[in-house]
This record gives sequence, C-alpha cells and structure tokens, in this order.
Amino acid sequence: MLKTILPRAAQRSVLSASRAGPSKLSTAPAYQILRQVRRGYATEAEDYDVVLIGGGVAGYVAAIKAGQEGMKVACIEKRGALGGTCLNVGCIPSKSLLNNSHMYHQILHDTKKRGIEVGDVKLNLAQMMKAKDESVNGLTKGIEFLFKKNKVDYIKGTGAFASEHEVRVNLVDGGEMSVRGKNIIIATGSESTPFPGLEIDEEKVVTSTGALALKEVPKRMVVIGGGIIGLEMASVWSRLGSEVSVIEFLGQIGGPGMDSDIAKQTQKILQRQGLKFKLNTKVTSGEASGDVVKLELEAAKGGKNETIEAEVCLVAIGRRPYTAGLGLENIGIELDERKRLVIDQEYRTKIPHIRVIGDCTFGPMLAHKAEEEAVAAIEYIKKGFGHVNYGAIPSVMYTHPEVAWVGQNEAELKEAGVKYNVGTFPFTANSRAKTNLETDGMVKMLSDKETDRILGIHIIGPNAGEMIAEGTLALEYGASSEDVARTCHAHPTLAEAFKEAAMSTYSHAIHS
Ligand SMILES: Cc1cc2nc3c(=O)[nH]c(=O)nc-3n(C[C@H](O)[C@H](O)[C@H](O)COP(=O)(O)OP(=O)(O)OC[C@H]3O[C@@H](n4cnc5c(N)ncnc54)[C@H](O)[C@@H]3O)c2cc1C
Ligand SMILES: NC(=O)c1ccc[n+]([C@@H]2O[C@H](COP(=O)([O-])OP(=O)(O)OC[C@H]3O[C@@H](n4cnc5c(N)ncnc54)[C@H](O)[C@@H]3O)[C@@H](O)[C@H]2O)c1
Repeated sequence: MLKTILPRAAQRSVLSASRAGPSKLSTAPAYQILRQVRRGYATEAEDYDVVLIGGGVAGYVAAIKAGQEGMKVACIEKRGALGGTCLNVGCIPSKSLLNNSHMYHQILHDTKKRGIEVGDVKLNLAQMMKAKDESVNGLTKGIEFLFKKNKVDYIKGTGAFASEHEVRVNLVDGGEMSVRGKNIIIATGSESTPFPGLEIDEEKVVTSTGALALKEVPKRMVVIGGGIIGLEMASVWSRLGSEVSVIEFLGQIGGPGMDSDIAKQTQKILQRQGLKFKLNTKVTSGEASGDVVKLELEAAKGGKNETIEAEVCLVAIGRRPYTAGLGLENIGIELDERKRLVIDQEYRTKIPHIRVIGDCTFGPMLAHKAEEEAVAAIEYIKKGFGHVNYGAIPSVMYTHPEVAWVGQNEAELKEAGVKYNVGTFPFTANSRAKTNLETDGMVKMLSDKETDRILGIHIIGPNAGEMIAEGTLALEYGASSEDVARTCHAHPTLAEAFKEAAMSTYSHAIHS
C-alpha cells in the first residue's frame, strides 16, 4: 500500500490554498506532489510487482522491461532526471564533447590537406556545452516518454529501505511516501573514487562531472589516471587548446582490459596529438593553492620525486559503487571489501526478492553491461531464467582513433596458459582507410591454437567502436577466425580490415 505523507507546512499550504480557490490551490507545493501522484510520477495504487531504486541505465531499462512484461512497476530516482550517470554526466555528454572537439580539431589541423580551406575558425565553448546539454535533455525526456508508454510510475525522490519490502522515499519536491515491492531491485550506480587529500570543487579539482562542464579552456590540465575517463577527457581539452599531462601509475595506459600492443600504439598516436604522459608514476599528494593545483609525483618503483602544476586537475582513478543512504543497515545487507553489493548468478542478495544490477555490483562499470543485467534480472523474476554473457561485453574508448576490444587480451591468455594464434591487419593496408586519410591503427585477433575459436578481438582505428559489434557477435556465436575470414565483407569498407585480420589469424591476409 502506498502512503503519501505530506509535511505539516505542506498540509497547511494545501488547506489555505484550497480556501483561496482553485487557481491558488494548483500552485501550492503539496498540491504539486499530489498532482505528481495523479500524473503518473507516482501512484496511489497497490503494492508493486517490482520497485527500482535508481533510474540510471540499469534502473530505467529494468523498469521499462518490467512494464513490457505486464508487471506493475515503479522507479525511484533522486537526481530529478532519468538516465543516471550515463545520460546526465557520463557516456552521452562525454561523447558530445568528444565528437564536437574532434570536428573543431579536424577543421583546424586536417581539412587543408583534403582540399577544404576554412577561414577563421573560432571556438565557442558555451555553444559546444549547449549542444551537449541539448543532447542530454532530449534523451532524458525520451526516457520519461518511454516510462509513460510502458506504464512505469516515476517517483522523483531518494529511496531507502524501511524494511525488506518497504522503501521510504524522500520526495524531491518535499514530503515523503512509502512504496512496497514484491521484488525490489537496487540500481544505485557508482561515483568517482576520490583522491585522498585533494578536495573536489568541480572547478579547479574536478571529477569527470566537472571536466564535462568547464567554463573555459584551462591553459594546463593534469589528469590523475590514464584509464578511459582520463584519456577521453584529456583528448577533449587537448583538442580545444589545453596542454594536457596524464599521470598513470601503471606501465601502460587504457585501464584494465586493453591489450598492451594496442595500448602502446594508442599512446604513440595520442602523443602525436599533443598529450604528454608520465607512466609508472604515482601521484602521492596534491593541493589547490591560488590559481593552480600542485601535485607531488613519485616514480612507482621508487626514485626521483617531482612536482607538476596545472590550472585544472582531473581526478580519474576509477569509480566505486554508490550505496550511501540506502538504509541497508535496516535489512542487514552488507557490502564486500570494494563496497559492492554481493549477489548470486540471478542478481539476488541474501534476501532473494532484493536484487542488484549495474555499477553498484560486480563486473565492468559499463552502460551496456548494466542494460543486459536489467533485462536478465526482470526475466529471472518473470520467467525464472535470464542471460548475460560476461565473456562477450565490448569496451570502447572514444578517443580518435577509437579503441575497442572484446574477450581476452594476450596477457590474460598467457597468464591462463592458453595456447593461441594471433593475426593482425593494419589500416594502412585497408583501401577505405587510405581513401579517408585515416590509416592509424590495426585489428588484432586471438584464437584458440587447437580449435581456432576466437578468444579476443582488439582494434585501434577509425570506427573501432562500431566494428567491435561484429567481433562481439562472432564471440557470442562461438565463431572461429576462419568463419569470419570466409564471410564476404563489402568493398571498400573498414570492416575488410576485420576480415583480413581473421584471414591472418588462421592463414594469411591478402593485402599485407
Ligand atoms: C564520464 C563518464 C563517461 C562514461 N562513458 C561511458 C561510455 O561511453 N560507455 C559506457 O558503456 N559506459 C560509460 N560510462 C559508465 C556508465 O555511465 C555507467 O556504467 C552506467 O551509468 C551505470 O549505470 P547504473 O544504472 O548502474 O548507474 P548510474 O547510471 O550511476 O545510475 C544510478 C542512479 O541511481 C540514482 N540513485 C542513487 N541512489 C539512489 C537512491 N537512494 N534513491 C533514488 N535514486 C538513487 C542516482 O541518482 C543515479 O541516477 C561512463 C561513465 C562516466 C563517469
Ligand atoms: N567509453 C567508456 O566505455 C567509458 C568512458 C568513461 C568511463 N567508463 C567507465 O568508468 C569507469 C571509471 O573510469 P576511470 O578511467 O576513472 O577508471 P579506470 O579504472 O579505467 O582507470 C583508472 C586509472 O587510474 C590509475 N591510477 C589509480 N590511482 C592512481 C594514482 N594515485 N596515480 C596515478 N594513476 C593512478 C589506474 O592505474 C588506472 O589505470 C571505468 O570502469 C570505465 O569502464 C567507461
């Protein structure tokens, strides 16, 4: 049973406004909540089949899927907009800035050789940010539309467990309500891991959220962490004119999963674009003083120390699950040592009707992984079976060129003692890449030495993020490299490089 509890002040405002007549009543704050309830943001109906806490990719996809399955569903989201990190401060705004900063950089440095001479090129950062915000707003509103279409009740507020079946919600517009769920799914996502001692103000010391909304191009930017967030944001601001240095603790960039051959090529290309790297280097401390941020650096394996200064410092050392204020103590659910909610293969916590999906539990922190889990979790509830192949989840870094991979990399195969074949094909030998004057990069394929089954695909090159879909499908269907090599690919396309890498894995490529 859903209860709408209005604060005393709000009750008074409804009462006095109702005495003043209908025009005053409709603007009273408490009436707005009731109107939200009637509009479908919340409902006075009975218990829900499924309640989602969190309206990010995991939560909103699960809510829509549950609606499609005919279940009575509510989704509680506290940020005042649907789509979570991905749509509001992650995938979408970062790709908008990556795309448009690339166009700007290309017009400045690349079009002349193509026979396109452009006059006075100017950056209008405010307009670039506006274009980003418009994409975000359009997409988040689109989810609200899908909620209505699939009869999902959208409750704007912060949810916390009152008991195993009841979630208390502090509404964004004031007031409280409680919802009961036969099933409750936690999808509360993740947050940036802070760097000890460096206070985030999102202006000088920023996480990705601040880096997506800087008001001017900093003269210098220092990035702590050469993972995906670090490299995507470093690319944006370097293209727009900042001198960017990336400090990475490990001996290679790209974060976990990137094949080391590909990581080396990526670093070379990004260096050519102007990025500076310090690998095997640990940031030990930092502070903002006056107009600059100063970081103390130390060689990871001991050695000389140095100081680096910049106008803006981006902290990009990973993300951690977010479960603050969820009232987990009220239901006795615990976190593991990395603050992840512990679940079984069907996403169930130790309280079986409470499940967890997305960034706040195990696995890569990726939007498409969250989406797969959302569909599977609802299928487990509705039908008793679901499916996610964790061995075939692609990763894409949207730098230029893009870097994409799926399956295992060479170091992982070596460590597991698996015998494998390697095939590579460079874009310098691909006709379409040559005509497009975009020849940086290669496709690398790894297959089982005995069976030829594909084990991993690693690409750096133009449109790698699209091309990896073919690799993911091949991996999902258990294809051999010969299967791909014998599949006809249209000419002239970049995808021919994928086919030729497969040919080189099981036999020989034609064009190299
Ligand atoms: C800069 C950046 C770029 C990224 N780019 C990509 C990319 O290109 N591709 C990709 O696959 N992934 C990308 N990611 C990762 C992707 O954003 C996450 O994997 C994805 O958002 C996870 O979805 P989620 O639903 O699990 O969590 P989230 O998207 O974090 O959503 C969780 C939601 O729950 C809400 N919430 C939390 N607690 C409560 C509560 N108690 N009550 C109500 N609501 C609550 C939060 O407000 C939030 O909206 C990027 C991340 C960042 C930071
Ligand atoms: N395109 C995408 O799919 C995309 C884009 C952005 C973010 N994401 C997701 O967001 C998550 C977080 O991204 P991220 O880049 O912050 O994390 P990450 O784990 O990918 O990279 C963090 C890097 O920081 C380094 N590091 C840690 N401490 C350090 C220190 N003290 N000094 C120097 N280096 C240090 C680590 O060695 C690592 O390489 C990732 O899981 C990623 O999947 C995905």
